[in-house]
Amino acid sequence: MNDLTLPDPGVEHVRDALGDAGVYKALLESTKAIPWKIDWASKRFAYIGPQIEALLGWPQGSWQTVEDWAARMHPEDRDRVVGYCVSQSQAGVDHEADYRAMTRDGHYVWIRDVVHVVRRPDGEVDSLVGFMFDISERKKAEEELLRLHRELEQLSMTDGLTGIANRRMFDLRLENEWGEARRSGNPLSLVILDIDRFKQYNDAHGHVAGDECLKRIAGVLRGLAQRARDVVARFGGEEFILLLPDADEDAAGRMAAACVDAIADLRIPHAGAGAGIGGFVTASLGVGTARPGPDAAARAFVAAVDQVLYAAKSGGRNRIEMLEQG
Ligand SMILES: Nc1nc2c(ncn2[C@@H]2O[C@H](COP(=O)(O)OP(=O)(O)OP(=O)(O)O)[C@@H](O)[C@H]2O)c(=O)[nH]1
Repeated sequence: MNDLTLPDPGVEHVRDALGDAGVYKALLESTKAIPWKIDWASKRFAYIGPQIEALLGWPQGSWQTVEDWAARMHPEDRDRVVGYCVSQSQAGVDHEADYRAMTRDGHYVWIRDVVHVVRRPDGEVDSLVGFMFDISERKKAEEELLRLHRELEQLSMTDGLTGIANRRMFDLRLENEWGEARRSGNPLSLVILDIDRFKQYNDAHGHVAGDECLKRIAGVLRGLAQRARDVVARFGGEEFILLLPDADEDAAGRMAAACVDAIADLRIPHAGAGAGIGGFVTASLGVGTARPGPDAAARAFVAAVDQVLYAAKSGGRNRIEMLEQG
């Protein structure tokens, strides 16, 4: 048997029940989605569900033409949405668009308009029919998700204890500035700073005081490196790094000296063994300036400045060592 069409008793049953157009109308007007129809030739609303008034405040009868629809759209969305919907409709393509519709009292509601293009038998567009959905709640959830995402991104770039940039952020910014220095030929400097005898500080004052000391030092360093592209990062436990774009040897040396002075001004007592002069917290610093050529690697430069810091430590601490130019 070739004819696989089966009789469907259910269809007749449904037609009987909904035979009256009024039933369809009642159904359409009881949904949360708002139905509408626009006559394409005149660009006038042939119909819009009365629910529109509850949602936006504009009475059903005030929706006369597509101009009313466009005028009640957020100005930032208007050109994009109207342009898109007109071009899709002209091409006879079903489509949907999200936009902010203005309420009668001047607020905005996020709407998703889902549009079906009805064509005549000759293929010409006859009308548009669609539903408007209130998607404010969904948009609010999306925006909240975006905010959380940004916050997470921020957290993943920040040192949890001190609030300054972390190593990851430093690495990204260094890569960026290294490329910039290579292009521009401008110098780029680093200051690496390591607190002296910090193990003994913790031993003498406790870990909580140690944390507080790190926070205070991070605070003064951040206050010193103020130019827009400067980066102050926590490089390791008690090690900080300053990335100073467009700073030559003199500028970097002055910055390092300012760091030493600012830490001395904090006058944080250090009761541990081997503490610096006067029994206050001090630091050792390595400073370097690079003018990167085409083959120079940022990583090697950081390692070289770290070596200079090591020399400052082995030279007695509480001092600044500068990288030799070569
Ligand atoms: N309180 C506190 N201590 C930390 C933190 N991170 C690292 N440290 C401590 O910093 C100390 C670093 O010790 P070392 O690397 O031996 O260096 P140092 O004692 O500062 O000695 P020098 O650098 O040679 O002067 C260790 O005792 C770590 O426990 C932190 O977040 N909080």
